[in-house]
Amino acid sequence: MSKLRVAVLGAKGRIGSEAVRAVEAAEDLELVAALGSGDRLETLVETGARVAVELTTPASVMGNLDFCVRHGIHAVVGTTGWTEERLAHLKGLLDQSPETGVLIAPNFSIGAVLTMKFAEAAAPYFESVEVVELHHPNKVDAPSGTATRTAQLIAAARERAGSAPQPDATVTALDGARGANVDGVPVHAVRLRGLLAHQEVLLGGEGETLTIRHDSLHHSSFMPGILLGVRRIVTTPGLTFGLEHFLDLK
Ligand SMILES: NC(=O)C1=CN([C@@H]2O[C@H](COP(=O)(O)OP(=O)(O)OC[C@H]3O[C@@H](n4cnc5c(N)ncnc54)[C@H](O)[C@@H]3O)[C@@H](O)[C@H]2O)C=CC1
Ligand SMILES: O=C(O)C1=N[C@H](C(=O)O)C[C@H](O)C1
Repeated sequence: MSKLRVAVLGAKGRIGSEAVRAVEAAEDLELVAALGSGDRLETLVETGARVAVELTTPASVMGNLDFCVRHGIHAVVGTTGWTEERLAHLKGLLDQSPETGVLIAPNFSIGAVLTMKFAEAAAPYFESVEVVELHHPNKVDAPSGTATRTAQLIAAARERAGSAPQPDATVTALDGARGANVDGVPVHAVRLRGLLAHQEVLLGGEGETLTIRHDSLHHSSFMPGILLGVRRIVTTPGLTFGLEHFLDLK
């Protein structure tokens, strides 16, 4: 059987270089292009790439996806920076190319996906919930895409359950001291040398707390999710947001 032809965008980056190795090591995949900043996107067409793994920067991702979708190249996207406006623009592009699929995964690691699921399930049962994400200091954005998504899922679960607003009597705080407000959920970002990608969801009720913590200790934690996305996106047209849609989670 012929191998699935895959390109990596952001191939010299922290996660992109790991993805290059993972695609090269997969027997059913063939790495046909490994592009860095300034490289020609036409290479994707010339090399017959069917899937592009997009691991660049929030500033580059939209242009790259625009090219991929217009050329019918499926994409598996880990890059952060997603807003409602960007998603709407991407959906508009996909409407013009109905056989093309794009997976955007805020996090490719199974533990992070489960953290989001568990936090969503637990959130209505506690009065208070806050998210703390902790990353290496070279990360360009804050809060992380994972933390933003986690907070959105928590907020939606609480709204569905009719939860009351969170208790918070703090009236005097230095700007930023209570974190960013994502749909009513405080999100705090730590940048610390020695860390990679970590997240805690802190939940509090009367007389008890629950902490859900996930640690990515190496970029290899993201590779099974990326490879799963690559294999599945070729038969999943349209926009898929979140790796959980490709996992059999109950
Ligand atoms: N969804 C997930 O599971 C994960 C997502 N990420 C996200 O992936 C992105 C990249 O993260 P890192 O690898 O840590 O950053 P990085 O800065 O190490 O790598 C980004 C690379 O993309 C290159 N680049 C920039 N514009 C480009 C373009 N137009 N075409 C090709 N290459 C281009 C840069 O030169 C750089 O080598 C970030 O948004 C990060 O948050 C990172 C880890 C896991
Ligand atoms: O920049 C990173 O490193 C990571 N980015 C993603 C995010 O912003 O959620 C995923 C993971 O946290 C690693």
